Amino acid sequence: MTVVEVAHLTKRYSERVAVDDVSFSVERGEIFGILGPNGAGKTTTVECVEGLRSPDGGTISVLGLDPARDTAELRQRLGVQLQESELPDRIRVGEVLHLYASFYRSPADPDALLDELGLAEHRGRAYRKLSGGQKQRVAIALALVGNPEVAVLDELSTGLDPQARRDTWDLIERVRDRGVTIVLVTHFMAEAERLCDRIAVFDAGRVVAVDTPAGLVRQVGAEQRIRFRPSAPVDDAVFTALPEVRRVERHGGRLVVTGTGDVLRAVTVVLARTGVVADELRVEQADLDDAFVALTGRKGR
Ligand SMILES: Nc1ncnc2c1ncn2[C@@H]1O[C@H](COP(=O)(O)OP(=O)(O)OP(=O)(O)O)[C@@H](O)[C@H]1O
Repeated sequence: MTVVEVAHLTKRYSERVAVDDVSFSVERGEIFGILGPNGAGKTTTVECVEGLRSPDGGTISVLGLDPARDTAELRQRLGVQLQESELPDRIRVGEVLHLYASFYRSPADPDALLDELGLAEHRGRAYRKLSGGQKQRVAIALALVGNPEVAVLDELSTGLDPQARRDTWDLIERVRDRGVTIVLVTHFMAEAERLCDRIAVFDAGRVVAVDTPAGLVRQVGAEQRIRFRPSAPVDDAVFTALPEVRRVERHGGRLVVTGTGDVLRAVTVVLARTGVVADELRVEQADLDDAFVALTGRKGR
């Protein structure tokens, strides 16, 4: 079931076209990534989805609602990650959760949510005294306190250290496992690859591809390199005859077979058939980073 449908969205800031004919849909229960470099139009797009900006063209439907018209109803059902600056300085963690819970028709239990997000021990602490990772968890808690069906999280892990980032990722997976559909805006490849079921790759205001992380890698035909030391002499032709293989190189006693698609499987099958064992086998897998560079011509982060 589709919960967010964006069709031909266009948004301009005076003469600048920030979002140019963007279309994608988000299915219930998935983590949907919006990935792209700075200025690609990601935030503008999700602000239109949240009803914070009105589109200049195209249509948006969120849970069957029009964000520009049904804003009050949407507030109740769509969770939005707030920017830090929007919280009063001295407010305590428990207070802010209870305050925000009071804005909703059927909120989550704030204390249970604090427990679940590992914030229970910080309930009485002033928000501004929390670490970056703890503040991020509060922001996620606030996005969830209304018991939303869909949550939009923008730049989830910016500024977090690697451990806090991984903790946040675990947390997002638990939220998804509770049945919340998540739209995740990010420019971190590793985050998108780890978390997202599907990704819309944005570049210069346009969607250049929508697919699973593995599908994006396949779409660009990104290459994989398989390195190994054959246990017995083997001809290059054994590999070059495979449709998946693009080239074969030799470095001393090692072979490097480069190819696309399921090249690893093709090579291992042919090795098994010839009775050769691949010692010291290493596979350099193309990843989302390679796909991103191929799709946008830019280096990812
Ligand atoms: N309020 C605004 N007024 C004018 N131009 C804007 C405004 N907000 C964004 N822009 C411009 O619109 C384009 C898209 O910006 P947007 O913030 O949507 O991109 P983004 O992909 O979210 O980037 P980032 O990752 O840097 O947040 C950029 O060129 C940006 O400079």
